[in-house]
Amino acid sequence: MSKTRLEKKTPTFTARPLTRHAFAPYGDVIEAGDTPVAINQGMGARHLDLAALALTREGGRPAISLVDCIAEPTPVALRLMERHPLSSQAFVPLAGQRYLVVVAHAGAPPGPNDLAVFLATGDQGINYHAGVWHHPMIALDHDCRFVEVHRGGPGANCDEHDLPAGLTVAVEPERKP
Ligand SMILES: NC(=O)N[C@@H](O)C(=O)O
Ligand code: NI
Repeated sequence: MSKTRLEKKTPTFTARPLTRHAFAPYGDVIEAGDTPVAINQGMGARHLDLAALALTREGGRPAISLVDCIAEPTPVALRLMERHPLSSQAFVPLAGQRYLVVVAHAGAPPGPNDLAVFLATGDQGINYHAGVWHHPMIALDHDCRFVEVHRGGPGANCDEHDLPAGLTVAVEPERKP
């Protein structure tokens, strides 16, 4: 009797919209809220205190960098997950570009079924909490730049975990205004 060869399907993920609530187990979403505080004699407003930063453990210090990212071809081929056990890490897009965020809970190295995939708008930044697994930044549509708020200083603060080959994320084309 011929055996039907079971096709070994590697999952193609689809991203869901990034929201504070959905991302809460992994970190913070840095975006304008509904109740900014007026500043500068009414000529400005502050959306206050949007992310829980942890940057000073074990001799660490806060650092701000600019990160240039090359737009990934779609469907996006996922490569690896990494985590920063000593600190949080935040990224804020500088030119309003959308991007993908792939995360998994802190703890044991993640498998494909542990991944959560989000599509961030250009008005949203993210702050991974310490130890949360995440894919390195995934820029979409065009090369772009992010502000990064992260931990400078001594110590090994980046664990990597390769993902199985063949995991992809389908991305709808960017809607032109
Ligand atoms: N590796 C590195 O500098 N960047 C990553 O940590 C990242 O999250 O993109
Ligand atoms: Ni990182």
